[in-house]
Amino acid sequence: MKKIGIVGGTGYTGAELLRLLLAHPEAEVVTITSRAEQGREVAERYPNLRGITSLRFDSPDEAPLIDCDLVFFATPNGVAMQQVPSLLAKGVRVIDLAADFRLRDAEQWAEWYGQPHQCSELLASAVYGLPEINRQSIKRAQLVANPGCYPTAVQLAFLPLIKHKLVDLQALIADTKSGVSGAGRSANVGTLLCEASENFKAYGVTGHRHLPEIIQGLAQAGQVDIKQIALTFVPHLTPMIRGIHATCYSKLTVTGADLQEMFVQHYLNEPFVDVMPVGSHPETRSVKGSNLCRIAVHQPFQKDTVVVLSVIDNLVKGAAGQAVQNMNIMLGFPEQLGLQVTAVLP
Ligand SMILES: NC(=O)C1=CN([C@@H]2O[C@H](COP(=O)(O)OP(=O)(O)OC[C@H]3O[C@@H](n4cnc5c(N)ncnc54)[C@H](OP(=O)(O)O)[C@@H]3O)[C@@H](O)[C@H]2O)C=CC1
Ligand SMILES: CC(=O)N[C@@H](CCC(=O)OP(=O)(O)O)C(=O)O
Repeated sequence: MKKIGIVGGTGYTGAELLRLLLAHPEAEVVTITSRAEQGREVAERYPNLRGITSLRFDSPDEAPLIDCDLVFFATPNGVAMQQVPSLLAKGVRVIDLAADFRLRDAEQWAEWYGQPHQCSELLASAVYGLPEINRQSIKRAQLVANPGCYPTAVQLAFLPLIKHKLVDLQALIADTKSGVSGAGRSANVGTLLCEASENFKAYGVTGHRHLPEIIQGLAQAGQVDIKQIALTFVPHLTPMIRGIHATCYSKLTVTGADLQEMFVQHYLNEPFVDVMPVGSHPETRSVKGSNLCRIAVHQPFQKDTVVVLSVIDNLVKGAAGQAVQNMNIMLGFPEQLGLQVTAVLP
């Protein structure tokens, strides 16, 4: 059994991590933190865990994090970077679900996240935790930056097209929709029932912080400079609790390619990417609670526009599930261990 710590256990991603890890046969959660709820029983906060765990929330300052083999940070941006250097120095491996270590450029990070980076020296060795592109580096990593939810759905949609150099990198569009749990559990007017239900809106059109993250990943996949990628990324808030739907468009630069076969081959050995049959329209509910990304590729009227539909559960493949997938890879467990959860319908 490996000893696991979770910092930020009262948020949606922390709770989802705990749900998955309590069912994991090789991981034992030895500490889970909350400043607001320290001392309180976890099962009191999360009634679905009653009878399954006797853990209580620890204060992040007193939690035995240095006794852990691996610690997850499920905290707001800017928190993990204050504690990660000392944990790494003690040999504790870390997976950060926030964005602290996702961008390689500290100046760019400061610009998008509105605060200076406090340990920019770690950015070069942090591994971006999208297993479908970085599996080998994740195995050896001490510090993994778990991708954002939109970046996961969008990169998995564009990756095969970009790796095979089939599309115009200057004409990428990602039209994305997220459920409200993507905004976290903290009180916020925009996520109140009366504001978010029976409503649908775009936000961040002139620049969302996931834009540089997606561009960085796509540039790596295409082995090009980030300046060669032009992406229009428009997120929307949609009145559901979980789920991301990304509709990704580009212009084909070649004719006659069998896109369906290319996607199938590209993801053939990926346990958590399901390429659906020709003509499919993946639904967010088909991945709810599971670590899957379901993808369908379309070429309407066989013209030069390609449309890729990609769905994930923002809290699972978009956060906690992907983090457990990364943990499995880092600790040498089978990648699907503890993650063979089927989506819940309806
Ligand atoms: N929600 C989603 O779909 C996704 C979220 N993420 C990222 O994952 C991270 C967590 O998200 P989410 O669970 O939604 O966030 P929440 O806002 O729901 O939860 C944040 C958690 O962090 C704790 N926390 C806050 N400040 C501190 C601090 N200074 N020190 C220690 N603990 C702190 C909070 O508990 P307390 O205040 O009691 O200590 C709480 O448990 C964020 O960075 C988010 O951007 C990534 C992908 C998807
Ligand atoms: C619906 C909603 O508000 N979603 C969040 C994205 C959640 C996420 O993945 O954010 P991090 O990059 O911070 O980890 C947003 O747009 O800010």
